[in-house]
Amino acid sequence: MSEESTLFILYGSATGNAEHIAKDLAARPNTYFDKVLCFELDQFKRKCQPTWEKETTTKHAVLIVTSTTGNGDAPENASRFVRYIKRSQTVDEKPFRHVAYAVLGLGDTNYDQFCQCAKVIDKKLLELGGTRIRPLTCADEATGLEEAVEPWTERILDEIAAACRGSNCSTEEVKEESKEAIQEKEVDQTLTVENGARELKFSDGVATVRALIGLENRSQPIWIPDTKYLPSLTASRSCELLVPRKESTDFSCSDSLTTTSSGLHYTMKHPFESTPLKARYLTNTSTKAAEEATGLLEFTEEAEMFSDESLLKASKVFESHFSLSPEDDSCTREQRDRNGKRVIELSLALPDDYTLEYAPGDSLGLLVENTPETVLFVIDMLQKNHGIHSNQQVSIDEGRAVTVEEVARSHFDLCSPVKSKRILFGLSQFATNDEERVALQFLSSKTTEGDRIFKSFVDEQRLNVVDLLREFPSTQGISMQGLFGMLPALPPRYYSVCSSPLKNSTSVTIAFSVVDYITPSLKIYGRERGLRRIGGVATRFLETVCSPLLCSSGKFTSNEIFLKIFPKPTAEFRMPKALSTPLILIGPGTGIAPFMGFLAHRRALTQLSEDHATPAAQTVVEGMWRGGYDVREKDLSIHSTHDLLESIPGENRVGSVDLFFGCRHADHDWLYRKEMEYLLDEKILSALHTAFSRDRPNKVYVQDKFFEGETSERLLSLITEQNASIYVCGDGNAMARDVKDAIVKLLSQKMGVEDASNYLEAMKKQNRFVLDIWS
Ligand SMILES: Cc1cc2nc3c(=O)[nH]c(=O)nc-3n(C[C@H](O)[C@H](O)[C@H](O)COP(=O)(O)O)c2cc1C
Repeated sequence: MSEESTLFILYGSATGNAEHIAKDLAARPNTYFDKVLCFELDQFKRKCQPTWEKETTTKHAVLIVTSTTGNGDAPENASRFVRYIKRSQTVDEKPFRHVAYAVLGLGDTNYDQFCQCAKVIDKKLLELGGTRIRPLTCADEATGLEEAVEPWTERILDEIAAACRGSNCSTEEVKEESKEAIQEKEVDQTLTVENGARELKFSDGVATVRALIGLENRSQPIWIPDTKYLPSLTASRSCELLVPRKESTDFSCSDSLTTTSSGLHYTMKHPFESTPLKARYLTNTSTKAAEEATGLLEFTEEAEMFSDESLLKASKVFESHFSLSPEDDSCTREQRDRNGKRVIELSLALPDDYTLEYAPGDSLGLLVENTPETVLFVIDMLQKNHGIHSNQQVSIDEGRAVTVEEVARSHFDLCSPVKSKRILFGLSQFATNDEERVALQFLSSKTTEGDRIFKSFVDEQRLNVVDLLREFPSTQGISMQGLFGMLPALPPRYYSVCSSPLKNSTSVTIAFSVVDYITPSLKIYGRERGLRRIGGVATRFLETVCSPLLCSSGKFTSNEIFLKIFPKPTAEFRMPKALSTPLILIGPGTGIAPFMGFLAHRRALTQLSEDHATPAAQTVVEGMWRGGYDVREKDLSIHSTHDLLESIPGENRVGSVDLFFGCRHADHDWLYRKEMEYLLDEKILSALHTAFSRDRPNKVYVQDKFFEGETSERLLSLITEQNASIYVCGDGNAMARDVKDAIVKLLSQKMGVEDASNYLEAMKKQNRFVLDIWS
């Protein structure tokens, strides 16, 4: 073995895929080369040539991974190299005459010039005297890069080693040597780890992984997973730093609304900036925390929002008032149960010109931001390690310029628990500490142990990417492209609408549970690493910013804060067109939300039916949908006037409504109790069936109520004789399955079990059995 043998891995990459693959390859264990250098193709002259000029007798090893961009062009960081190899004087020099090489091209067959850059390099290097050790390999993004990349990276190190060593050494022999060398490396690592002082340097993440593996002896190294068990890396989106002087207008696209035949529409890309008008707890929850939080919120004119610092402080107030920790003796289990169950009803302003339409059953989309804590961490990290400032401009996927702060705040998901092992593997590529790199690779490996430890440490403890950066601090030097390129976009949140546009045309109301819980215990060396308090990014934020409304302090007026919203219509979860259709509504917990919208709508329609002959009703029927007089029939994209007319029946033709509602404790989480009782009085609701699961020793759920007293007989008649429609909404597939089984059981009182199942299936097809379930 040559003492100075060096493997050069060069890459040309526009959005990071080739770079990741090259760096991943460089990090693999190899048995032959003493040194592996990995850099951009454009650095070739500076980094390869001086070495090659000194050593003219040895064969130099070069592996090239390059993508193609533009229209068959070389990536920016490979363009100088491509120009150099194309020059006629370079051909005369034959600079690759002592070089063994192989090229891996990344491309996409949707482009005409598939892998053009790799093809040029592969061909030119041969003309320039190089020894091609393997024909060009092209990976196609259209079918999945890994198909070609994985076999190539699996074998190429052995092949290039064999080529440099000479033809007398077979690949098999190299592989054998490989194993020995890996063992040697592991012994080396053992020796370094044996040093007691080193043990103290384990980061929290490494210590946890080691403890969960069961490595009691500090000299035992973490087992290095075979590369075949590791995920492959592909950047999902690019994020390029722009030259500072570029103005955002250079890139900006029009922010105008989308126009359709039925008028203007707000969408995820073009949301409406709404102001919260009213908020209240639907649960029996104290407003003391909201009062205290209100005192802490400070509005900043510049951001048109409360300051990050004040939001952070205010959000902590909720944590201290609503204890969830089982270790907190001041709270009983039942109190914690209630603290963790807070449901808020929030009304938001709609545009004055009626351009945001919705119907009961629809959802409202809300654009959220990452928590101030995670945003500030990432901004600080990029500044410290790369000198990147929060107001510098970047372009995502070559789109319009946005600031680094905006990107960290609202473009990529920093807060969701990490589900993808790709992210752990991505971080491992940036770890400068060996133990951290191996621990992260171990966590990301698709092995039984890797899966087990990932589940208990990352998944159950709900670690997000910022948590991981803290657990494995040597990864904090990660590049901005490296970090953002592997993160998913921040998804909008959707909430069922619980109001009717017929009742109130200027606002829309949603109801949601505040996500707030504690992770399971995880004891490591006697230290509690679990019991982490996790708050929903959107719902905890909404609870905090709406504090002044929750406690009706009056301090907070409209126009002060904006929430970006857009409608998400549903095709299926619609009320039947005819008012005469009886309804059976089953909505435990916040599953009740859309049904409050249905009931408000039904009430408005019933009133219209009573006043049908009056001029006011005529106005409604002729076009007033949201209550405004300036909306014409053509503007009504969701429901036409014709639908509305159909909904208004003649006398005595309003169908019955049976509502099934369930919760844990009647005194705490019976949402909309007063409203339900009022609707019963008004005969909009024909029957109310409630199930409180934790008020009695025996748990009772909504489906149990089907079989109480005369209910089963009533339901059977409604379903099989009066053509009733059944709607189920709520949290959890188990609930939906149990309700479905109970309906089949109910129907089988009248027909065989098989016929009952078929009957329900037929109802589903006719849109008479409709589900809206989330988990
Ligand atoms: C703007 C753009 C232009 C591209 N042009 C080509 C092309 O001409 N030929 C090709 O084979 N692939 C083309 N691709 C596909 C890329 O080569 C492929 O996505 C590759 O995985 C990117 O690797 P990188 O992240 O290392 O740049 C193009 C991709 C983009 C985004």
